Order: sequence, then structure tokens, then C-alpha cells
Amino acid sequence: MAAPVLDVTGLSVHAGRNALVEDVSLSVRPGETLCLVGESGCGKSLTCMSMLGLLDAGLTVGGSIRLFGAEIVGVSESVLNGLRGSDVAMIFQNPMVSLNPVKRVGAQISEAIIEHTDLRGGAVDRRVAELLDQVGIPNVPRNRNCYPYQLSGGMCQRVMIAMALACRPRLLIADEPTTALDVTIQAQILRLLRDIQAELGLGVVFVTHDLGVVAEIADTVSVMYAGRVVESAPVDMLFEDPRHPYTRALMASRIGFGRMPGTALDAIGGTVPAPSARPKGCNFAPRCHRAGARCAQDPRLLRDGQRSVACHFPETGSEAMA
Ligand SMILES: Nc1ncnc2c1ncn2[C@@H]1O[C@H](COP(=O)(O)OP(=O)(O)OP(=O)(O)O)[C@@H](O)[C@H]1O
Repeated sequence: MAAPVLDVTGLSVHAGRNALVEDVSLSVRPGETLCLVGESGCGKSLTCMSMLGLLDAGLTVGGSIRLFGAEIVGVSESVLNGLRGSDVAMIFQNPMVSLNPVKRVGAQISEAIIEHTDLRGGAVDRRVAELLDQVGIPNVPRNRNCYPYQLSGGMCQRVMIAMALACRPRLLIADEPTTALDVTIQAQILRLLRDIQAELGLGVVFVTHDLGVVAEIADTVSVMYAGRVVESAPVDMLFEDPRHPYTRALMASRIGFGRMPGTALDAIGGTVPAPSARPKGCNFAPRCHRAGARCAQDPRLLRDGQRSVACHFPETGSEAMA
């Protein structure tokens, strides 16, 4: 089996004494997609930002993040700069915000190529055309000269993907890349990402709060709650037999469909506790229909074959979904 492109062990992120992310471990192999899923505020974005060394200056990181075997926690900004945009690329939720509104899209891709590769002159132009073609932009000679506002949201996200691929990365981190798009365009972008991943053998970390998207794209899934991974498993196993009551609640309430951040799930009352207001013991216990006295103790993430669950009272397939 190929070595992981990303191997995170015991990752923590603190803002002063508040733990925002705690003891997160995950790993991605070439050609594999790991989905990070959970409600707003569970720590998905911070986990991704840590992988690129892009956290705000006031936050401290602990644990280990190995990219292609090399530790990045504690390394200098110049080493991180070398990795960002070359071996690792990232795409974000809103392409309109990430793209420069006053530069033509072709020129923006050229800049990414020049910054991270040895290509120059006509070779850059040819690579821009090849990338735009690869991500399904029609009429490349015309559209490469457009400004972002002249293209639709879906086209702009394709341009962002082209920029991400410009440097032939081995790991792609995608933070809710389809959330701002309507459903049909979302499906097209997911298909594009899947095709590109298969073609290039990319490792992908894909952040979403939408289980429909998870079902489409994931190989493995880590469910996060209040800064921790509460369950992780291969996607089929997770959907067939979710064990953590939070995973079940997510499935029962299908959080993807039009839910605003911070609103309660149908199947469970309450919201994700703020990092400064997390309960003692299991973070999910106050919202959990199965909570008992033991939940005052922190449940450890226990491995059972390919699955890990952090729950004193995990559910099993035969029980009714929450
Ligand atoms: N720079 C920061 N300083 C202090 N707290 C922060 C900082 N950045 C994020 N947080 C807090 O850390 C927690 C996790 O945030 P994060 O953005 O990773 O969540 P998320 O799961 O990605 O949510 P969303 O889907 O809304 O992006 C939240 O409670 C957030 O308010």
C-alpha cells in the first residue's frame, strides 16, 4: 500500500487556554479522498488550515502533521511556502472571493504557474490552455481573457481548480468547495474533482457539512464534533452502520439541505458548544439521547478494525436511527 501523503497524529489547536481542535488524527493516501464532516464550528477548517501552516498568528499547534513523510509542525515559513501551492493546493468555498476581481483569469493561472514551476513564456500560455481545458472551461481562447465577474460561480470554481492543479500537487485540500454553488453545478464540480483525482492520483481532504456530498465523493470519513474526531470509517461502513450517536443524528437530519450555520439539527436539540463552554467529559453528552453517568468521563477514540469511535454507548446496526 502506498505511503500516506498526509499523516496527522494528535493534532491540537489552542487559542490561549481554549482547545479549538483536540487530538485529531487522520491520514490520506494517494488517490484517496477523506471527508471531514460536522456542523459549523466543529473545527474542520482549523484542521485544514493547520495542514498548510495557515493558522492565525495567535493560535498554537501541537501534535504532528507529516506531509509526504516530512514533519511540518514547527518548521519555518520558507519551508511551508515551498510546500504550499506546489505539493499541496487548496480550494475554498467562494471562488469569487479567492480570485482577484481585476485580473483576467488566464493571467491569474499564469502567475500561479510562474511562481511554482520553471515554465516560462509560450510554455506557460500552453499550460494555461491545457489546464482550462482539463477543468472543462468551454471556448478557452475567449474565456481565459475574462474577468471573474464575467464568468458564473461554477466556471469560477473550475478556474480555482485549474489554479490549484497548476503546480501538479499531490495533495488537494478542498474546504466546502461546492457549498456556494447550486445543486446541478455542485454535482458537475464534484464529478470534475473525482475525475481529476483519478487521473492524477491525488490525495484529497474534502471538508463538507453535507452528507450527500460525502456519499458522492468520500473513500473515508472523519466525523468531527466540538474540535474532535468522534467517528471515522470507510464511507460504506459509516453509512451502513454509523455507531456514534452524533453521526446518526447527522444522518437523520441530513444537515446539508439549506440549514444555516448555528441552527439546531432536527434530530437533536442544542448546538455545538463554543470552545470556551465545552462540558466536562464527552462534548456531545448534553445533546445525546444515550448519555449516561459514564459520559462525565472523556470517551477515548477506540479502534475496531477499520473504524474508530469515541463513545461509551455506541449504537449498532440493529438499533433504530436517532
Ligand atoms: N482565530 C481564532 N481564534 C479563536 N477561535 C477561533 C479562531 N478560528 C476559529 N475559532 C473557533 O474554533 C472553532 C472551530 O472553527 P472552524 O472554523 O474550524 O469550524 P468549522 O467546523 O470549519 O466551521 P464552519 O463550517 O463554520 O467553517 C469555532 O468555535 C471557531 O469560533
